[in-house]
Amino acid sequence: MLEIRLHLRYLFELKEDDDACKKAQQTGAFYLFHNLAPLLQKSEHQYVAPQHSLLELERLLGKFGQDSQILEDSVLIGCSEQQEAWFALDLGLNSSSSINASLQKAEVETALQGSFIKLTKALFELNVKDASLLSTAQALLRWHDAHQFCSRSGQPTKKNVSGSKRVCPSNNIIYYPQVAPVVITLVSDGTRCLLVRQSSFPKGMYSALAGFCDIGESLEETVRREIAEEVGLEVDRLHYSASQHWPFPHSTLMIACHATVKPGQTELQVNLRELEAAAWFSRDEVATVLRRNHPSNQQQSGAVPFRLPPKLAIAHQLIKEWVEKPTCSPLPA
Ligand SMILES: NC(=O)c1ccc[n+]([C@@H]2O[C@H](COP(=O)([O-])OP(=O)(O)OC[C@H]3O[C@@H](n4cnc5c(N)ncnc54)[C@H](O)[C@@H]3O)[C@@H](O)[C@H]2O)c1
Ligand SMILES: [Mg+2]
Repeated sequence: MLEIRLHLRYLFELKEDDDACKKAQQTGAFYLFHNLAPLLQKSEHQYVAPQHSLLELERLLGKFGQDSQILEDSVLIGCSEQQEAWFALDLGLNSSSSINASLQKAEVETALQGSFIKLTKALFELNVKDASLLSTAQALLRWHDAHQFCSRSGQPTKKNVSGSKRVCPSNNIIYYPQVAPVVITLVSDGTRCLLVRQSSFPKGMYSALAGFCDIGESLEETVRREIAEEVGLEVDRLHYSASQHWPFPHSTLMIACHATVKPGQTELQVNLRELEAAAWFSRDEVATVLRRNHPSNQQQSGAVPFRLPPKLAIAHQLIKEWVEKPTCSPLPA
């Protein structure tokens, strides 16, 4: 317990103190990206994210005739319980501190014996720790790339060493990385749950209902509005389940809830501008698909009526929770 507290304190110090963070880079580990795609190596059926030391990076940059100024673009993404700091660096983006410093993708891939692969493609083939670190890293790198100028003065902003903020030197406005809150709700009428699909989903996949919070809304208001907007139902009861950082389409905080509607009020009015389809599914139907979703059962014969989101997605956890704990008592909304 004490160790956990210590490493979180250490992380806080690195975010705030530029000198401490620079020192941590000397012994830290770096994850590399190229235009927001992480460097990965294939190992059996999984992708692995290799780590590199500062020395290895300096050698790599030297090999390609680059100075080490690009290292100033690296961002702190976490640290181990043993206080080894982890950083991410994008070798393909041209930030203000590294004009013309971007490296050729194919040459770096050969030198590092890996490939830069889009996170949308690789996320579900990573272990939980790498998936979480790379999602954080991509979100932070993307935010820095998109916030290089002050929106008030138009002047270049300067990142601190850890990348926890950017400051405009001309007016001292501080910019912090943005997260967009999204609620994701599994609606139930007591015996069935509501699953929906958007045309952008992979073929056959159904998920829980999601929507961005509007400015000024509480989570409860967002849940009520999204459910009314997308399927025309009125929420009776609602309770919080869990949350997850989600990197697509950019940095969102998914806040997962269970909601119930009254048994007599289940007629769907599907908003076809938002959704391609929405339907009620029984617990048995969902349980069967969940079992089939498991990689070890995918060879099983028999048609699967629909698919559910992968295990890593909070939508999957929410659906699994509903199947396994049907009678958890909801709180009034
Ligand atoms: N991790 C999971 O299990 C899981 C499951 C489902 C959805 N999601 C994520 O939830 C998010 C929202 O779902 P949705 O598409 O149904 O939302 P939604 O119903 O709010 O519809 C999306 C629309 O909202 C608007 N919008 C408002 N604020 C926005 C903002 N800050 N950023 C982008 N668009 C904004 C845009 O017009 C956009 O087209 C998506 O990013 C999706 O990737 C995650
Ligand atoms: Mg939606």
